[in-house]
Amino acid sequence: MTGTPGTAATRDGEAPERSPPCGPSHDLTGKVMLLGDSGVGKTCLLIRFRDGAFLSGTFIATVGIDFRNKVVTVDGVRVKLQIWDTAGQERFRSVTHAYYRDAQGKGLWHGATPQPAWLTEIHEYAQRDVVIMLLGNKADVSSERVIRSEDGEMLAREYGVPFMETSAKTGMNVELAFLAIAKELKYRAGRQADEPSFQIRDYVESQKKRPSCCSFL
Ligand SMILES: Nc1nc2c(ncn2[C@@H]2O[C@H](COP(=O)(O)OP(=O)(O)OP(=O)(O)O)[C@@H](O)[C@H]2O)c(=O)[nH]1
Repeated sequence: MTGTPGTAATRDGEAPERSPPCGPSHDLTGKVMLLGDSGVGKTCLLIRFRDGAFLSGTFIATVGIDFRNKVVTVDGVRVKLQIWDTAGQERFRSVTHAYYRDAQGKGLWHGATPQPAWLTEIHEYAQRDVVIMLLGNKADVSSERVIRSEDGEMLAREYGVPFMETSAKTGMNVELAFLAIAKELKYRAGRQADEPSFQIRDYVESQKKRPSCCSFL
């Protein structure tokens, strides 16, 4: 998937940023960034979530940064996720850093050994209260699933962030990853008096599926 560095306002096929006559299409907006090494599957995860499809075949690295919107409904609230897909290649790092500050949610998509370097970068460039989630992608391929569950769990515990294994190919946990961030953003945006507190790590733990559950897909 190719991208256009720095363009955020218009894209083919994206709804314009204006309310339809019957009212706004969403109640709140959150910006989410996908970070991780080149080739771990960030673009594929976004396409799986947004369009329900898997991009197989030739790998085309993202150039700079690209974005897609999707509105999800969590607990009756429509949350528009503006999801930024960043290039994993080192040479685009200065372009992507410029976008860190604006994002409320960050997904770290790993298909490689867990790299605390990405977490360090987030702490350096992002908002202090950013929501972070650590993901081990390509859970459908045991040989390519380089991030071992235990390593991912350990790193996630160390940084106090949720961890789960995903597969853009089978769709395993993809919806859950984005919905969990949407839920957290909705919770932060305005908690009702009678609403129980929301803990994203507990939520992810209670909902996530293990790779073994997809062995027949
Ligand atoms: N088997 C399998 N292959 C995947 C999965 N996700 C991505 N791939 C493959 O991995 C390759 C890289 O995927 P991309 O989504 O383009 O990777 P990326 O992280 O966006 O890479 P950059 O744009 O360079 O940062 C592609 O050939 C995909 O088909 C997955 O969950 N399972």
